[in-house]
Amino acid sequence: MPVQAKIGPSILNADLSNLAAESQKLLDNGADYLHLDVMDGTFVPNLTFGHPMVKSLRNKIKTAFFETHMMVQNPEQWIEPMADAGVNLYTFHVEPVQDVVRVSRQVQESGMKVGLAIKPGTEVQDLEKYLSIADVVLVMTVEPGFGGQSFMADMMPKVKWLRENYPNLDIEVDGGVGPKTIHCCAEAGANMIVSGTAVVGASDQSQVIKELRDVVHSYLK
Ligand SMILES: O=C(CO)[C@H](O)[C@H](O)COP(=O)(O)O
Ligand SMILES: [Fe+2]
Repeated sequence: MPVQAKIGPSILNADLSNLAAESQKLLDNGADYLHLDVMDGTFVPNLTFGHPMVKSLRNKIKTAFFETHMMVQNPEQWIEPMADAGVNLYTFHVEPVQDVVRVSRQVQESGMKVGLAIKPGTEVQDLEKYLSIADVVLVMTVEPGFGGQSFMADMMPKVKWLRENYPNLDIEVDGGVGPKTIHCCAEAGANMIVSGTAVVGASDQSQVIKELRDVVHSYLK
C-alpha cells in the first residue's frame, strides 16, 4: 500500500500542565497523530513523563492515534504499561537494545505497532535486518533529548536510502522539522512528520499542519 503523508505534533514543548487541552487543540487543528516524547534521564539527559501520564491523556482523548517515542535505556520495561495506557505505536531506539527482534515481537504481541528509531550517529543500514518486523522507522534529525534544536540536513541520505530501498515503509523524521525544513524531508522521502516547536508555537497551527502535509503530499508518488 502506498504511504500517506501524516503529521504528528510533538507535545514536548507544549504546556504539559494542560496536556489534554493542548493535545485536543492540535488534533482539532488537523494533526493526524500525537507524538509523545518519553525520556528517562539515562538514555538522554532529560526527563519527561511515563505511562501514568499517557494513560491519563488516553482517558481524556479516546480515539486519536498515540505514538510514544521511547528515549529510554530499557524499552522492554515499558511495553506492557504503555500498551495498557492505550499507545498505538511504540517507537524505541535500537542503540541500547541487545535483541531488537525480541523486543519488537513483544511490542507486537502487546497489540502495538513497532517503530525503530536511530540517533544521528547510527547508520541506517544497521536497521536492515529488522525492517521486516518494523512498521515505522524514525530517523532522528537532532540529537534526542530536547525540543527546539536545529534540523540536521545531513541525516537526509538515511531517509533517501530507506525510501529507495523500501518504497512502502513509513519513514518518520523528528527534530527541528517545520515549514523551513519540510521540503528537504519530503524530497528525501519522509512521510511521517514530527514537528514540535514549529507547530505548537504557531499562531495558526492548522495552517502550519496543512502546509507540512501539502509539501509531503506533493513529493509522494
Ligand atoms: O524527540 C524529540 C527530541 O528528542 C522531539 O520529538 C523533537 O525534538 C520535537 O521538537 P522540535 O520540533 O521542537 O525539534
Ligand atoms: Fe520525538
